[in-house]
Amino acid sequence: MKSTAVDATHEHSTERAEREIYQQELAREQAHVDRCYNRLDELHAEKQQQLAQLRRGGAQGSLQNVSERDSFATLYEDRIAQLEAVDERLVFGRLDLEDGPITTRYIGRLGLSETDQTRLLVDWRAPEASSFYQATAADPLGVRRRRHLMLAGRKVRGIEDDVLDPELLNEDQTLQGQGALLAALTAHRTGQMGDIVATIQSEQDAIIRAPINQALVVQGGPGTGKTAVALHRAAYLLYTHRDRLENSGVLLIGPSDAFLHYIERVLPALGETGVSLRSLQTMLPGVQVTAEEVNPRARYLKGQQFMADVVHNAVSLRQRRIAENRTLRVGGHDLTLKTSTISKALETARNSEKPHNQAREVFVKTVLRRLLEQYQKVLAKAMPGKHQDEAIMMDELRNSRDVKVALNLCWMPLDAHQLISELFSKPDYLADAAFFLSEADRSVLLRDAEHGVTEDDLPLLDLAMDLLGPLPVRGAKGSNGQAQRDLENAQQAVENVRSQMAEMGIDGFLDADKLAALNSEGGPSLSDVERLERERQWTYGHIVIDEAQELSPMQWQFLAKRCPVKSFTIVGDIAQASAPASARSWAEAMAPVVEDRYREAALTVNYRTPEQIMDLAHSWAAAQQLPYTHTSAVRVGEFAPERIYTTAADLAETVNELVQRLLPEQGMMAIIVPADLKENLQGPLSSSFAERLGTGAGTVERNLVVLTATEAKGLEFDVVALVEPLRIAADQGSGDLFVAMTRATNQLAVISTEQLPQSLL
Ligand SMILES: Nc1ncnc2c1ncn2[C@@H]1O[C@H](COP(=O)(O)OP(=O)(O)OP(=O)(O)O)[C@@H](O)[C@H]1O
Repeated sequence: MKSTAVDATHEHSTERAEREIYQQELAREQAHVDRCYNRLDELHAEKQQQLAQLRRGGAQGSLQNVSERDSFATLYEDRIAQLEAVDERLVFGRLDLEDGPITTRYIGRLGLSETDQTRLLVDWRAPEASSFYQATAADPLGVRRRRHLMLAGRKVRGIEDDVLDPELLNEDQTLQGQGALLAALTAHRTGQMGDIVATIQSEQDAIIRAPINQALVVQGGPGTGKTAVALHRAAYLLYTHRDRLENSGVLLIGPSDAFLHYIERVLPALGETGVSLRSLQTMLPGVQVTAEEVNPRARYLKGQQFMADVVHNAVSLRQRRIAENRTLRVGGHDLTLKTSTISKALETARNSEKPHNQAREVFVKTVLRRLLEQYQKVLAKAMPGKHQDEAIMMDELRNSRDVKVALNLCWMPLDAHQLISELFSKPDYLADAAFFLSEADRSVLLRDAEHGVTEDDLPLLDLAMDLLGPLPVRGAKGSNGQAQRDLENAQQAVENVRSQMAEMGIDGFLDADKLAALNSEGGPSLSDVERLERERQWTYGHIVIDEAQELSPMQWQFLAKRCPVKSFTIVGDIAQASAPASARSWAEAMAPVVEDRYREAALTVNYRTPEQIMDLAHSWAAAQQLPYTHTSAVRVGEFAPERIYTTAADLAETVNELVQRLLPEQGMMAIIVPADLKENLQGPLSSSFAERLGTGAGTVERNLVVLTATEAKGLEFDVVALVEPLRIAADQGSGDLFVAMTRATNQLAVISTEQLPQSLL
């Protein structure tokens, strides 16, 4: 008895001592964190003051005009927003290093120094921070202790240590906790992705910091952090290669606008605003996707590389020979337009290698020159000795109706929309351009002339725009000169802004969107057509592509053109590919982009889905013989997956009851359904959970959503209810059901009116 009492007392005093040490450490860390926030506040105030001064029209360097001042104001505002965005969890790590001049280093969202240059905080992307993510007990890289600081607001709420030097284990100040990673993984989901900067794992870090000069393919199964890694890599590249990327920018391509909305807060929270987030749908300036390609075979065909030949043929077919000589009436005389003249002019124009609309000028000039020679001879014969004015004769030729008609019949100026619309609405034209396709395939491609533009049309339209070139503008001579001068002025304005940025203490970043805005608003105005064309021709310094397994060869070509230096980060899971024209291997996908010059890296650990749910998903995938990527779950969850049987008549009621029971107070729940059940289930749910129900992936701010499996791709939820899984698999494919199962971070329930197969039990 006595000894137990002594033990208990001892335990109490040890606990008390530990608590005290913990409190002391918290206070020490708080002091450093306070210094960092004070410095952040100072910088914020400084920028606001500079902005106010600028707005008052203060003398700032040699700002030339109002529009340049506005451009600077925007950059200051961006910098202020950037400083505000990093406020949350500004500091998250500390490294204690082996003896050296600096033994402690704090890691945070951005680098901060006191005015006397004392370093307060190291940017997580700086080389000095890399050991925070890479050091292990086996290879400590000079790190004795890695400390995670957990902040709530500006207060340090938790500390946790990874000790890499065994000597430190005996020191009192070493603190073990729940695990920063586990805490991050089990946190409630908000409907928008958060950053993982405090807990990046070493296989992820190696990808994030990989060299820029390559096409890097990151293959990983569900929940392995592909999206997170892609975003952090974009931020890392901008930080490390700012000089190189500043002139061109970084583009991130996501599968849909809903997905972009889901990830849009991550980069600002990492202090980066210089990345354009786009879906392919919005990549062609001035072109809106207004229709969907419903036929999977049409989607497949439009994605194949041979469609490039079809578009080339469609253009060539609009450069026509004539079958026989034609008589043309000019100035009251008959001239003969010979078949050979047209054939030779076609050849000369094509050899100019200019786009169709520009090569047309070569064609027209060549034909007119020939006709002029003939006209001179005819006039000399008809009116011997009379002076012939070449300029007047040329005008007569140009203005002759017969000549105009003949030239246009052979080589008409063309617009890309018109070309693509005619290609798919005129059976004979399509038959000629796509002669190598079967009649059945061609009939799948045919549609009304009024049909809207689909996403699968975009690469074809883009290619048509390249092959055709801009349409000539009326009175082009004068306006072209002006446009060129405008362009030069606009470029000069951008250069002025750029060169003064450093001088004025703005480390902002000009990306494609901002440059376009500067050109159209700040700089002298370009015409709309020219501006859109410049935007279309924009090339990026680096492109990050998420869910890349879905892209077709034509889409790859479209993107490859936008990064001539071939610097790509490509993330996806080739086994999840479900689009009709997507590739079956990375080698196949990469062929039109870089042939075999790409590097493949793998992510293997699932950070999202608990083990019990992954086991079920794997069991389904194996039974369906899906080519899935096996991942090991990093944690075991609290709940086993549930199965609930019901009848068609009771389905809505059963779903309602489940939501009643599982809808988390905080966090997100998704009901994933076959497309045709969506409306049926939404009705009853909205009467019971009106305030909390969102529809479609665009409304993931609400904490209950009803989605199809396709809409749920790339997203994640605390609780997922899969309604009629066998119908989802039948309608959308077994692969999509597998992906839908892996969306849950905590709980999964399956509701079915049919007996479930063994693989789902
Ligand atoms: N190192 C990490 N620390 C904390 N959370 C992480 C880490 N890595 C990944 N996660 C979390 O795991 C979840 C899955 O990550 P992400 O969405 O990037 O995976 P994914 O591979 O793109 O998934 P999928 O292909 O299934 O959509 C996210 O909530 C992400 O924040």
